[in-house]
Amino acid sequence: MADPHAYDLVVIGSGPSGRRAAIQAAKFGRSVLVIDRQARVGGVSVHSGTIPSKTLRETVLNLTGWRERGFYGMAYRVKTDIDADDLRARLAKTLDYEVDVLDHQFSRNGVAVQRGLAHFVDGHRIGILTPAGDTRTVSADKVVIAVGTRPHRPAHVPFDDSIVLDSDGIISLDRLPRALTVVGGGVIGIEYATIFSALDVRVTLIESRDSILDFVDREVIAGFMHQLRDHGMNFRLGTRLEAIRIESGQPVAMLEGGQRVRADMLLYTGGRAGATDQLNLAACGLQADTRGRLKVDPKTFQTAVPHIYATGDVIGFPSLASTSLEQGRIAACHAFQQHVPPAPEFFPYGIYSVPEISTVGMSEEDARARGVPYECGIARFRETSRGNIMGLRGGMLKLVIALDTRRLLGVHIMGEGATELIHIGQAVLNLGGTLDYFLDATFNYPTLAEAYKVAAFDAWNRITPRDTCGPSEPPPPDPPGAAP
Ligand SMILES: Cc1cc2nc3c(=O)[nH]c(=O)nc-3n(C[C@H](O)[C@H](O)[C@H](O)COP(=O)(O)OP(=O)(O)OC[C@H]3O[C@@H](n4cnc5c(N)ncnc54)[C@H](O)[C@@H]3O)c2cc1C
Ligand SMILES: NC(=O)c1ccc[n+]([C@@H]2O[C@H](COP(=O)([O-])OP(=O)(O)OC[C@H]3O[C@@H](n4cnc5c(N)ncnc54)[C@H](O)[C@@H]3O)[C@@H](O)[C@H]2O)c1
Repeated sequence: MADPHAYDLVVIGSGPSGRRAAIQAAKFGRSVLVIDRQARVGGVSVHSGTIPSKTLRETVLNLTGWRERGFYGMAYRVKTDIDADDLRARLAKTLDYEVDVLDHQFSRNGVAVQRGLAHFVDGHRIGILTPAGDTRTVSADKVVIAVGTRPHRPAHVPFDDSIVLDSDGIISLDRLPRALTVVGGGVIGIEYATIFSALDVRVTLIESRDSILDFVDREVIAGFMHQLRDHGMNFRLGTRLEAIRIESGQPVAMLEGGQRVRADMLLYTGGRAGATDQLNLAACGLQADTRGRLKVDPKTFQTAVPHIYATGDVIGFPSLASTSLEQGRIAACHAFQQHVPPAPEFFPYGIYSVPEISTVGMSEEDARARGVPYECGIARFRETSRGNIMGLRGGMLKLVIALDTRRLLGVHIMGEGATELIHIGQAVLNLGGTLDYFLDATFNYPTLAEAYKVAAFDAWNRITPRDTCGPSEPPPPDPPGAAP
């Protein structure tokens, strides 16, 4: 009789990359076991990362009436006195539903799930310490390590999950602060800082670099920071957090140079580390780097041990749920000798701050650094009828275009709907499209997507000599009553 503990694939971790690898392998008819130490499947993505933070954001935007303030003024609120219970109520419902969908996906695809902490016994055997305290061992032909990351908790930060928290703690707050210090201007820090600022919490953001979100076009970031400052957010850039003191029950951030920042709560988002420390990697011949991450072949996601793959945040950049899903699929396809087309060259980044930002392809700075002759076109959302109807005052879309070929090089959007709108640019970019696509295409009207056309005309006007007749000069409309 076949060994009931032997699987074609064992996946450690049920986050986006593990889940996708497991289901893809099951679709190939393989026997698959997913192991996760958490009580419920879904990983960091569902329980402490992507989904909770986006749910909190949506709740805050709805309850504060943020999207309507362009018309009704900054004092407008859908609900006065928003408290932590208001935020938590929607969170629990959303997460339950996500877990339910995943459980169903696993069961209908025949993927077995075992709760417990996994560790390698050798290259093909994995021990599982179950919540009951037993250890069982399973064996696998192939293994996917999809264990993700956890917040980096430096020793000098006195975390107490009450007034000094990391991004795991912030989602289960039992009260809202009046003032919040956020340490770290990466994506997590910026998202939470702006979400709390939208709640009218007084936020100070501390970042050791001179700027935030370095991978985003600088003009977009300048507009973004202007909006945040205008709403009262305070930035302390180019300065490191050295220590945190608790004074009268409040965290005081001590910065290099002697500055002090006092608040009711402090959120530390100074990076994350791979969750590989309990895997006993030495038993399978692997070693993680100093931040717990594993090295892989970027095309196949194989580690140095060819039948062991690693996917998702544990391999580092770009550390997105979106890219993790694809990595899991590619690893499963490679492991079971199925063809995988190469990944498209460009993938988008969505930053769910308030306002949101999304970007794909080259920024203006990238084009300049690579010596590519380029021109830009910019549209403000308020220039579109839809933006006007929605009462949008901020928001912009920027195209970066190659001067010699008119090829689209990059799209950068800040404002309402940015993370959805970016996919138009992504498609044109990956299909090798040019400025002319936007000039010639007909867009629904009124939409924010029209901003692509406005930005394209702006670029065309800059590129084209003044005496050329072209798309910036549409024919005059027919007079009323003219014959068709
Ligand atoms: C606050 C926050 C917001 C984010 N927002 C976004 C966003 O908006 N968009 C986006 O694309 N990405 C976002 N991300 C990133 C996204 O969550 C990650 O890229 C994604 O979750 C990584 O997936 P993964 O497959 O590596 O697994 P993870 O989701 O990291 O899950 C790993 C799982 O492995 C389990 N595990 C670990 N060790 C073991 C072990 N030894 N045995 C058994 N199980 C183990 C863990 O319990 C966990 O369930 C966000 C992240 C954070 C923290
Ligand atoms: N919308 C999204 O796609 C999304 C959202 C959240 C997180 N994520 C992913 O999660 C990952 C982790 O994000 P993160 O923001 O925790 O990490 P990060 O490494 O991107 O940013 C950490 C920031 O903290 C700063 N910092 C560290 N120590 C400091 C100190 N002592 N004083 C002042 N500043 C300090 C660093 O300079 C850095 O800018 C990212 O790679 C990101 O891709 C993605």
